[in-house]
Amino acid sequence: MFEAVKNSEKQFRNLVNGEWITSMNHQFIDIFSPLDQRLLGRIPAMTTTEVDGVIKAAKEAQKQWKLTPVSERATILNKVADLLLEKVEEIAYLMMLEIGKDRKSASAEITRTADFIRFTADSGKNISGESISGDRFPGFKSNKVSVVTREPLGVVLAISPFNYPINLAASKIAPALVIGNSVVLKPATQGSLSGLYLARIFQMAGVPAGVLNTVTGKGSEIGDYITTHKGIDFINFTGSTDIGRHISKLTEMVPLLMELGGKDAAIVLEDADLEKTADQIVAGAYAYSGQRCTAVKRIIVMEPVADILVSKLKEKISQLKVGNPLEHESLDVVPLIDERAADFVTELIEDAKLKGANLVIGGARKGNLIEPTLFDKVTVDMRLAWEEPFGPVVPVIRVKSKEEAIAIANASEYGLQSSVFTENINDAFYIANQLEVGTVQVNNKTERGPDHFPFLGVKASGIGTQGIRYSIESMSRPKATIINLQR
Ligand SMILES: NC(=O)C1=CN([C@@H]2O[C@H](COP(=O)(O)OP(=O)(O)OC[C@H]3O[C@@H](n4cnc5c(N)ncnc54)[C@H](OP(=O)(O)O)[C@@H]3O)[C@@H](O)[C@H]2O)C=CC1
Ligand SMILES: O=C(O)[C@H](O)COP(=O)(O)O
Repeated sequence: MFEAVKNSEKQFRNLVNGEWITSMNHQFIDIFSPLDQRLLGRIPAMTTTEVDGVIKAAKEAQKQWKLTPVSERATILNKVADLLLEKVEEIAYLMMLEIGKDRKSASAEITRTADFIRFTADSGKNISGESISGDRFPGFKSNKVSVVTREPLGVVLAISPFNYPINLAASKIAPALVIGNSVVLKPATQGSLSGLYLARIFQMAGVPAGVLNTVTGKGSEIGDYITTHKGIDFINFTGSTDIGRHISKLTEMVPLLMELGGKDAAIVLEDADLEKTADQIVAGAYAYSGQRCTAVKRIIVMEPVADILVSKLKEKISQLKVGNPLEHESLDVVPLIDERAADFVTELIEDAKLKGANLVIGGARKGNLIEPTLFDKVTVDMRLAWEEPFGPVVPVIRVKSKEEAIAIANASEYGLQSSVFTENINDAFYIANQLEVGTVQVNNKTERGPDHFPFLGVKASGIGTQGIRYSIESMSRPKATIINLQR
């Protein structure tokens, strides 16, 4: 099935107008495994001329695709879900090699994606317009009726990050397609191989030529060209805040849906069930080494219960499974995506040590593998209090009141999610109502799913809302046709 995607020299190809094409100018980028540095493949560094061809194909194909009945589009998506499940082991193995995710988590990502796609197919069939009578507004009568339908936007540019190369690509592609857009997928360079396999699955399921296309190449080289291309009608981006800001400064009059960085806080009150809270925090903070936008990235705890919480956290962190996914099927903490990422986490650890934080556990590094690390008594002058490590290191910040917890939580530039742990629903709502975030989790770790819930970040964490129905609505617009009856 995947033979079309690459040749025997491990040269991968891009899906353009239904064909798998190699690099025109023979420029390739080598993709190495973060686990053992083996060469996994070589992806085309596409030229601007090639990008023009891709967008032209997408524009042309969309004209017919939007006329294809929704039920047919949904049938194709359901087939994508079937094929994903058929190929789960092969794709999970590739993901493990390419982004270092343990196989159990990679398989779970694929299964979740299949569920996401099926739900999207159903939701697409149930998106409906409305008819509005004019007489609701003063001065108008019921002979004026607005028939409102939902129209696709055209060509959607989907830019995905490395950490969920299947799910965060498919969760852009499927909602875009079901409502009648065509898509150009630009996967993260480290993650492209998985992204290209995914595109092959959409093609095998029957997505017509040109309706889904791929562009590979370094974002720093072709990113500006593609995001400012006149043929792009919508950009759906997930990645770091820096790149998101850069894109939003460059683009003009193109709607954006952006899911960016985060510094999700777990706020722990005196009356919280500390055993359960510690379980949730540890699972939320360290899974996939904290390389998740929704990872718990700081713990803000009331002073009187801080000692007990920290000792429970320490005990649970010491039980995490740490290692190389090549050797273990299921792990919590794995090597980070590359050396630069590990260097950045090390800098934050060193800064916290230098400024006097208490190292509770961890701190050691072997190559890109950083032990799960917890610092207590982190203060607001430390980088770890504010910066997103995208790695397995978490600060505990002790506070004296709910107001102080809220102030510190809101002082972050980010606003993705927060958790509040308490047995008192009034306190939970008191705090939740004041937190400047997209979602507040009460007595649960921060997390994206279930995927039909709205998922959004405020402040530097994003623009717009994802979540199955929300994504479909974001990538479509109302179209009003007004009937003016004579009587
Ligand atoms: N809020 C959310 O839902 C999520 C947010 N994230 C955030 O993503 C970050 C980690 O992911 P990571 O992949 O490292 O993020 P990056 O921002 O480095 O990259 C994201 C994507 O943007 C591309 N890109 C880079 N430069 C440009 C450019 N100038 N124009 C257009 N595209 C460009 C990258 O391509 P290339 O790889 O070729 O550079 C990649 O496809 C973290 O900050 C994390 O919080 C991650 C997941 C979910
Ligand atoms: O990329 C991410 O970090 C995801 O959006 C988080 O998803 P999760 O909360 O399901 O891990």
